[in-house]
Amino acid sequence: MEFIAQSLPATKRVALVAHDNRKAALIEWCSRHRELLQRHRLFATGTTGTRVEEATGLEVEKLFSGPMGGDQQLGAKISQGEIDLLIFFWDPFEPMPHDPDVKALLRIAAVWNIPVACNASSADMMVQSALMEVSFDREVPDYLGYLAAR
Ligand SMILES: O=C(CO)COP(=O)(O)O
Repeated sequence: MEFIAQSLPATKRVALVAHDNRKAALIEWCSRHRELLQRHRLFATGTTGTRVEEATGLEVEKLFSGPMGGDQQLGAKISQGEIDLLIFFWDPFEPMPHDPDVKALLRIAAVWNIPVACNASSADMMVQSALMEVSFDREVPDYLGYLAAR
């Protein structure tokens, strides 16, 4: 696989996702970073988005609920370059009926080299990074080159 440079914009499109046992932690995290988050564009799986909106007043674009396809919708958006950052508080203590979707979402985030945080301390470090509010280049697979070589 060849790679090319592609920039992430200064105003980030942030995906927020939390499994049920982790929703309180994500809401607490969003409340702590509310001022920063309102300068960016927020997306979420259905229930997570509703809870974050109710608790913080932040505006969130809500996709389907995770088990009904929301993780896959986010994965498609990442592939299409429509999500810049993934904050996914997945539950390390419970198996999920949609575990394959969860794994697929984490895989596609790795493929497209977007920043991912799976817990509050990683998410704290991510949003406090000097790169959070500037445009910066990262390497992504050269999709057109990949197609041409097939
Ligand atoms: O299941 C999820 C992620 O895998 C999250 O879905 P909800 O936000 O709808 O609870």
